Amino acid sequence: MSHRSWSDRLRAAVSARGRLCVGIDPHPALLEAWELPRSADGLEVFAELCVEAFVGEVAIVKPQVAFFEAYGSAGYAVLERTVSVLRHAGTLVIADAKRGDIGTTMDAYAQAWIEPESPLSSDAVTVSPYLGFDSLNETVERAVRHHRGVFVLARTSNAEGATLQQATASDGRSVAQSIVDAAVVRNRVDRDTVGLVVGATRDHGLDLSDYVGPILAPGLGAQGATVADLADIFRDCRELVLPNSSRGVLAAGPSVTALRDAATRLRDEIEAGLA
Ligand SMILES: O=C(O)c1cc(=O)[nH]c(=O)n1[C@@H]1O[C@H](COP(=O)(O)O)[C@@H](O)[C@H]1O
Repeated sequence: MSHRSWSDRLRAAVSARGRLCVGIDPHPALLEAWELPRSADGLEVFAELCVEAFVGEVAIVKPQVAFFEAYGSAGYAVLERTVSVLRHAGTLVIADAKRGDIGTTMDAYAQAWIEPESPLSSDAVTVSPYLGFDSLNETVERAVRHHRGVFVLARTSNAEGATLQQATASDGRSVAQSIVDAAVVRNRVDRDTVGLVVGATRDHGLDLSDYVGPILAPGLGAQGATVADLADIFRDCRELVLPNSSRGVLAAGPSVTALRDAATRLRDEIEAGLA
């Protein structure tokens, strides 16, 4: 499975099952709504229902690590099983861990999330470039070696991101644009290894014309973005935009059928809207 390049696996999965990336975000309020206990046991059932609903229907699933980490080692054990079951079933997994640190420490995070022997080994991981894009070098190299992907935050979906990400760097570009440009250079060597995270909630103001690679676009549903917004915001680069929705789909649970229907309806709406 993982001997094929990340680029080939991603592109094949998207052409077979569409661009939608569904999040597994077991918020306490969702556990309650699904009548599950706020415990690792509750998490386990939540994740199992999601797996049953999404496998075979969507190309990519993105577990939000924070909601598992909240339950300590028992939560991590559930996450390990969830990632492993999804990947064995042929669903690509982006671990939403948003790690960021100095290069050597980052490399330890990369070992956890993308080293094949790691219990948390995923197809891709989200990372923060705000300790400097080059702090991610070892992580990107590790991803290349193991045919995995790295999604780098550029312009996030939340309103608070603007002050930092739209600040003007010394060369006149915005900070977010400098992240995009660094990804452009990196992907000239290994297409698709460095993905970007660009929120679907507002016009990003980025020049993406030279960028070749996947763009994870969270913000659909609960954060207010619509498929029409996606089509507009990403009008010049729709091919590998991977729209993410978590609560917008999860609100349909706990019925597996209702979850699956919500995911497939959104998947089809996205494919029609971005055609
Ligand atoms: O990296 C992400 O996935 C991410 C980046 C971003 O800019 N905004 C954003 O909401 N996310 C994540 O995407 C998910 C969005 O969840 P919903 O708002 O429930 O659809 C959460 O897990 C967020 O942590």
